[in-house]
Amino acid sequence: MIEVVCGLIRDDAGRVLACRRPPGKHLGGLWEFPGGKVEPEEDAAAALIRELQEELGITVAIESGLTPVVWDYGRGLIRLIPFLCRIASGDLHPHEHDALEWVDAASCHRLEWAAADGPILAEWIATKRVPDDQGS
Ligand SMILES: Nc1nc2c([nH]c(=O)n2[C@H]2C[C@H](O)[C@@H](COP(=O)(O)OP(=O)(O)OP(=O)(O)O)O2)c(=O)[nH]1
Repeated sequence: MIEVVCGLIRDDAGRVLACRRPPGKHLGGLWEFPGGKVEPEEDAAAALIRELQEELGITVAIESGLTPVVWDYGRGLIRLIPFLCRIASGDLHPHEHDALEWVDAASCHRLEWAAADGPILAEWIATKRVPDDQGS
């Protein structure tokens, strides 16, 4: 099982950052949450902080985890481990993606995502639907 972390980077408008994998790469042209493979002996949260620094030039603050997704693209099982996070410092400079887009719960469906991201998007959208003014 290959462990992969990914970050749902949130902004103040309730959007998350979608990143497009470049052509020629496995799943090229599809959208994903930035991240990558966890190194041996590495903690998942530390892996996410390292990957987002490498891929986007930002430091993130991790807020919480969502439910991991186990998937098989025919190259062996991966476990995709998602985290909600925010940019703590740095400006976005994509080093490994050919497009970036901030999407909300409605507009994210216009993009074609890597298949394993489907359940993560669904969970993120379901979480956002929980009213934060319950009882008031
Ligand atoms: N980072 C990231 N990877 C994802 C997502 N969804 C998804 O299916 N993946 C898959 C794509 C790859 O098969 C695997 C790891 O991605 P990666 O970005 O670290 O690795 P890579 O492209 O260098 O992979 P590879 O070509 O060396 O196999 O996880 C996602 O939202 N973010």
